[in-house]
Amino acid sequence: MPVLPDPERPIDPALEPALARVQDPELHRSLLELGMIARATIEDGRARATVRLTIVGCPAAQRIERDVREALERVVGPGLAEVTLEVMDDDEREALLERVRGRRGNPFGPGTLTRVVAVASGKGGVGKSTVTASLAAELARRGRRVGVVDADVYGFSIPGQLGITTGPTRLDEHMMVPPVGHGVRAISIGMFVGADHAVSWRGPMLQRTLQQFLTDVHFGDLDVLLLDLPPGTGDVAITAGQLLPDAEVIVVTTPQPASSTVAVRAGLLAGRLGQRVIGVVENMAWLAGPDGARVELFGAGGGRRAADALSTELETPVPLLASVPISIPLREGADLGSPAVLTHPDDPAVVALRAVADLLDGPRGLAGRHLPLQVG
Ligand SMILES: Nc1ncnc2c1ncn2[C@@H]1O[C@H](COP(=O)(O)OP(=O)(O)OP(=O)(O)O)[C@@H](O)[C@H]1O
Repeated sequence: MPVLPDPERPIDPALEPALARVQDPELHRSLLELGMIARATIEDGRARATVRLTIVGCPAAQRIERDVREALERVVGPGLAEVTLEVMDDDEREALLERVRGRRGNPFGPGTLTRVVAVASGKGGVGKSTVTASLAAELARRGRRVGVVDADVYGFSIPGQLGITTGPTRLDEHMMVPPVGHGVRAISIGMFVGADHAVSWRGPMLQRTLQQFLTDVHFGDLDVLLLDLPPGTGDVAITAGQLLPDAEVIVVTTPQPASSTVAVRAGLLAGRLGQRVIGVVENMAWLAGPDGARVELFGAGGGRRAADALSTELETPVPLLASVPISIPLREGADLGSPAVLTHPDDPAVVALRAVADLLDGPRGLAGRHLPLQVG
């Protein structure tokens, strides 16, 4: 005799653990938690589930259908699961948005459990975005949940470097879900103005945009959030310091004095805003000649000089984390949207960047955190 689903418990408890692991690929939350599984039953050894999607023509429909079917099959066996897709009515959709909005506000502010790392430089073109995209792709490759906020308004290149060609998906007039490239959830001003449009926004607008990126973009739970700052010590860096006081900062420079001197200024600003400068990355440190000898195209010593100056000024050790050589695979990967950390594991530049990723891969220390301590 067929077993009718209990209206109070339309999800068979035997299927619940498997279904709990299926996530919405855009919202990064369990379908169960989001209320998207309307029912899931086992009758005569066959599993049947009804999934309610948020919108008609949901781009993730096929994937959701497959993921749910595979989850059910793990319980009842291959070929014994059936998934029906339906679309939510307005009330259900509103309820889902409420659940997602439940975590509104800036989830990366004081006390955040996400490791927030801002990548700064004194001047443009030193490879700050390349370092950010490489670290993000490497950490995602290791299975970390990684987000990137591309706040480099004048030189946004994160989407291109991560091979992202689409914009965010809008959930309602406020909330949006970031697109994903190589496992990295990324949002960029470039997604709103188009690659050919120059951005000539003034301070307050930039400030609002960064704030919105942090509050209105649903990243889901993240292990690491990387922030690609514009070069220099402008409004965005100051806003980032205010909105992300727990952020750690990596300063990128080339070996040239012209780059390292201004890099120090960017690091000092971060320090003054209460962020912790965790180290310097020297990029384009040398070019390997045909005989393997190092050609120091941009001179030498900028990374060490910046690290030493920051250590002195901030009165805390700021190490030189890595010297990254000039690398054709790194440059090509950035141009093609296929980061070299994923394709050229033995490239010396990739090896150097992996060492920086090691440092970010793990629970952040409490040092430098703004702890809600009360004295007295
Ligand atoms: N180690 C490297 N070897 C070869 N090319 C590199 C290296 N690092 C960066 N590049 C290339 O240099 C150019 C500038 O890099 P990138 O856009 O990352 O700099 P940036 O500091 O973020 O600049 P901006 O702030 O102006 O956007 C890019 O074309 C990038 O591919």
